Amino acid sequence: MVVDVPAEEQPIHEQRTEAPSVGDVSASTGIPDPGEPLTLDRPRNRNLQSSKVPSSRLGRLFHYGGLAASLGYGAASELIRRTTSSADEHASSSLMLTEGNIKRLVSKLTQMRGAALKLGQFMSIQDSHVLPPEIEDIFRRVQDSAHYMPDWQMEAIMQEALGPSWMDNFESFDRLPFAAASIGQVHSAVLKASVSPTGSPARVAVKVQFPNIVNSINSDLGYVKMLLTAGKLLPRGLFLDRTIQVMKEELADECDYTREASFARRFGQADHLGADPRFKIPWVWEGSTDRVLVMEHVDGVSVGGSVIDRLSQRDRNDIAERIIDLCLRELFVFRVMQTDPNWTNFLWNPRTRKVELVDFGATREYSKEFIDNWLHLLSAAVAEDRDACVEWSLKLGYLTGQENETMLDAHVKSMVLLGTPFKASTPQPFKFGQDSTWADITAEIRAQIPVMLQHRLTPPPRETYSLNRKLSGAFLLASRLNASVDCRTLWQKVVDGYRFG
Ligand SMILES: Nc1ncnc2c1ncn2[C@@H]1O[C@H](COP(=O)(O)OP(=O)(O)OP(=O)(O)O)[C@@H](O)[C@H]1O
Repeated sequence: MVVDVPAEEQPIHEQRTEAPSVGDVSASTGIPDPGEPLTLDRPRNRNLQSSKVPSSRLGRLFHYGGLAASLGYGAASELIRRTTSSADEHASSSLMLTEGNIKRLVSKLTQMRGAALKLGQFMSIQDSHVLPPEIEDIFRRVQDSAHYMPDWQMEAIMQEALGPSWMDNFESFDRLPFAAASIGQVHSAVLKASVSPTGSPARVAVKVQFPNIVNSINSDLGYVKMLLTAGKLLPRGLFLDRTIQVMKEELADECDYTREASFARRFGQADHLGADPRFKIPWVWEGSTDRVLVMEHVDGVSVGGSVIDRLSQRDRNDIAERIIDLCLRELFVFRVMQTDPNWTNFLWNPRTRKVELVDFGATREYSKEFIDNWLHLLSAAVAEDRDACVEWSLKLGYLTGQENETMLDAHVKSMVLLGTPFKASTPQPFKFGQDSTWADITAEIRAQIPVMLQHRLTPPPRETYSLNRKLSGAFLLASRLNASVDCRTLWQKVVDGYRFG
């Protein structure tokens, strides 16, 4: 059975000709128009399409069931093709991973959104280059395409969240979203002066959550896991069960926009980033709900986008330094971290020269005890002290004490490599980007991963999933910016100011 594409599915560009280009912020930022709308330049939004999000349990089951059947059909056709073609007889790749099946999987995961799309994001950042290239390709393609709800579905959610006269709060509301993400879509609107926190009409970004996402997390992740394990697509040492469990918890948190609003407010306070002239945190409208989040609209462009390449080296160094510094302060000063390092969550505003931060849904708090231990471990890595690295890894639960020497070597080596930018002996400013020391280090860390996947006896501690994702994401961003950053000074500053216990 091949799954039908819903009748209401429609490429966004057909509608976009009518709609104002809300994504084009070149006028307000003064950045030259690179020839395409800036917002859509963000990687994940290249293929926005409108399609109904299946919200009933039966509807979702039908979609996944149809997908499994069509993948099976694809695998059977591939088997027939291979057995009739001698050249392919000894091909080692899984039968499930034919181009046709990959396309089916991408299209279905994109349409189901929610957990499925999040899994794609999570795995592609979390375990980059751990997964077989075909799987990485699937997740990359899922990330690069996104769907949005048809107008009637968005209207129903707005009515439920803000009441039937929800439009009374807005002077204008662009019914076509300018961004579609894993669990919601974002509209541009203007709040009326009477309800605006500024006392005058205010441009806002309105994030509207897809229907029934919260209830579908468990079953969706179960289906996705079934599809991945049925094809024996993933390495065993990935501890997929733990990964999925952590994702479930993270996703459940992210579906609560009230939680996101409270973290955004916290980051906006003076003792966090409110008084820091390098950053801008959008305010949150008090009428926001757990499913509809209304925030001040910020005008910057994604620091990973093509526009950034036109910035001076000095600006790129400066932006990367802010992001790495923020990462260290979130960990060792605030003990609260926004853990989604997606480029689209860091926006550079050349007019105000601030880094604008959006998406506090993936914010986590860490206990003092965990951060104490983690700082001990990272300090041991920076000092290249093997015994201390093992000791603190045991305390944190990274190791069980039963590991063989091969695993211990690979684990310590990867930690020491991660600490290289902060080492006293590393020449500063530290160069990220292509053909840099960092590129060599990344290659060396990657080389340790298959060893660890083979010999790892226990899944990494829960906290480290989000923490490592953010740290490696920050370094990746610095590489994307081709930046040089004095990481040692940043490190020294937080370590000197840290009080253990
Ligand atoms: N306040 C804002 N001003 C301008 N653009 C915004 C704002 N908030 C969000 N956006 C845009 O909408 C996109 C999606 O928002 P956000 O990342 O908060 O959603 P999400 O559902 O948490 O996405 P994901 O989990 O996939 O990162 C952002 O990457 C950004 O492009």
